[in-house]
Amino acid sequence: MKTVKDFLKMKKEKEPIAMITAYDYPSAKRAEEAEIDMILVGDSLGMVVLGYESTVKVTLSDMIHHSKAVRNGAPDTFIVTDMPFMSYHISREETLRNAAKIIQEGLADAVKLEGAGEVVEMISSLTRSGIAVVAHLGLTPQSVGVLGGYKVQGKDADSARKLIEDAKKCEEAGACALVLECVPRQIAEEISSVLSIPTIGIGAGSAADGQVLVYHDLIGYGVDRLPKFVKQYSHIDQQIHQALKSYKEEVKLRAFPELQHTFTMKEEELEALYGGKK
Ligand SMILES: Nc1nc(=O)c2c([nH]1)NC[C@@H]1CN(c3ccc(C(=O)N[C@@H](CCC(=O)O)C(=O)O)cc3)CN21
Ligand SMILES: CC(C)C(=O)C(=O)O
Ligand SMILES: [Mg+2]
Repeated sequence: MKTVKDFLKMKKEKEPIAMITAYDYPSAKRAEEAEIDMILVGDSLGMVVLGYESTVKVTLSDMIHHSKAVRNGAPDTFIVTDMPFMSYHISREETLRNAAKIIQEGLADAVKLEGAGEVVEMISSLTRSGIAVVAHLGLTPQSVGVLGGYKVQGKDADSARKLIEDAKKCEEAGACALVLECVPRQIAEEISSVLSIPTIGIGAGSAADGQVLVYHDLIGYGVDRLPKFVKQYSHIDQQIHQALKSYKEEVKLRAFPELQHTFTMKEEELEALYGGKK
């Protein structure tokens, strides 16, 4: 399994890191099979697989539940699991306890936390306790309430300067990587060049040290609205729709099941059963 050391080496050697989200056993299997470098069990699962309108309803037990399934599908891939809304803010103790559960029960290799400010101290506590931490700056969806929507962050000089300073603080606190979501590509490029740890971009341009996308977005599975930064590599929904329509039609026509899908009892057993009465 690739680990934090390998990701640092990849950055040094300018080999981009390919990361995708996965939320269950089959998606994790496909990701590992494709030799994806790193899997994110993102709290986006709240929106993508649970149907919530934001990530704030996602709980710690949701994250652990999905993380376990992903580990079963990807035993040899580095797994990062999101700490959910408000699970790393109340106190240092609670943050450590919650992260420990994600590692011990969810079987993740690292946790991811959104934001800087107070969160920087949590990154530091976790790292000093031996838990690998990925930081996440720019558009931080758990703060949608204060950001007022899913908008690009760091577009003006002041907010970009703050973003660059926050990125340095996350590295100093011990983060092993940094996700940059929805930031101008020039700022992602600057942050990637001033940090030693790898940056993983989503809507942050090609200069980041790696890229991450949501699994369902990239295969076109069950999502109706796509952010601008998504490239769809397939449209699986069309195939699913066709398959379900065909199944339904064939049931209505009694065209399914065919003999090959059924089990048949021997004639003599039927004879014994009914004794010629049928
Ligand atoms: N399916 C899915 N994909 C994601 O990438 C994703 C989620 N869900 N849920 C959690 C967060 C929320 N994310 C989002 C959601 C919407 C936009 C969006 O619509 N952005 C506008 C940009 C608006 C602007 O210009 O400021 C866009 O048009 O892309 C961006 C990120 C990223 N994450
Ligand atoms: C969009 C990525 C970075 C994420 O945090 C998630 O999938 O939850
Ligand atoms: Mg997330």
